Amino acid sequence: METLHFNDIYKSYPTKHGEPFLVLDNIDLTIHKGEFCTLVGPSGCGKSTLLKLILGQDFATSGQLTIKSTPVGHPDSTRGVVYQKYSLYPNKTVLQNVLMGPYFKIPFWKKQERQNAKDYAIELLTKVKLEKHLNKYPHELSGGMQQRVAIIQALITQPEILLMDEPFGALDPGTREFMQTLLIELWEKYQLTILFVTHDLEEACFLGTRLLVLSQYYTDDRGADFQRGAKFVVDRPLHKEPTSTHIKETAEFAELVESIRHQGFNPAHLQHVTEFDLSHPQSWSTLNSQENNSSH
Ligand SMILES: Nc1ncnc2c1ncn2[C@@H]1O[C@H](COP(=O)(O)OP(=O)(O)OP(=O)(O)O)[C@@H](O)[C@H]1O
Repeated sequence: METLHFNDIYKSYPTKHGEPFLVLDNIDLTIHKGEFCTLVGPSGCGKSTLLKLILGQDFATSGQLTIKSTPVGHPDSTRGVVYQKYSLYPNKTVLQNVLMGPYFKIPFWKKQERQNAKDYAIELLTKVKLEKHLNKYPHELSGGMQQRVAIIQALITQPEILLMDEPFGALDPGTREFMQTLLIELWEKYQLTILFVTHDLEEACFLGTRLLVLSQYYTDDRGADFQRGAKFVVDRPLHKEPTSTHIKETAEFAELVESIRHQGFNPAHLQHVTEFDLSHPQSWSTLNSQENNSSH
């Protein structure tokens, strides 16, 4: 089932010098329910801009962006988000932080509904091993524990898509690996749809079922002096069975990470858009070639 759909999305920002600055250049993307998409790309390519459009914090210059066929509007519970830091309210306990979203929607006199939300919050917090810390404040928790609360805070409203912007970027390597396996467990158990931004190619290749590289470093048929924004230059399936972190130590995994390192990350080496790995069955190139074949 289609969850998120970008159709011919362009995003540019105004500049003081008149010419708008093009960031996202004709983005087409469909994400289906249950996909775990990891998104990487060179600094400044527009990853945060893309997330802001999905969240409804900013709007596309042109094109259509829909969630379950409904145009994206202002931020609401259809999208959950986890940032690297500062997702939690410092003066609220773990449980209070998680219940802020549900309690905002359930009036205080609907006691049974509030109780159900509380039970569900405790169930989720138990799943991430925080049942003994429900009444602690964020400053009493480690970085990994805080991020577990932030994930549950985003999950409790059962969003259509969970957006994660470098959520493990500030964690030490051991905690990071623990959080990676925990996230895969949550994704499987709750059949989540995730779009996960990271700067870490190893993390991207390990976590996802689908890898996306957004990049401004490519050429196409528009000529040398054409102003280009970023496109998805890589869109490929990832097979991450088994989910054990030992897979990261295999030669195949190292090869995969190494091959991605060359795709769209080097401004001195510009490939044509058609030379990249766009082998995912839902990538725009695959869909275009299917359309062309069926029209012959
Ligand atoms: N509000 C804005 N006004 C003007 N330009 C902006 C605005 N927001 C972002 N930009 C520019 O758009 C481009 C993309 O920025 P964005 O933050 O989306 O990139 P990013 O891929 O998330 O970068 P990083 O990996 O470094 O976090 C950058 O050149 C940035 O300077």
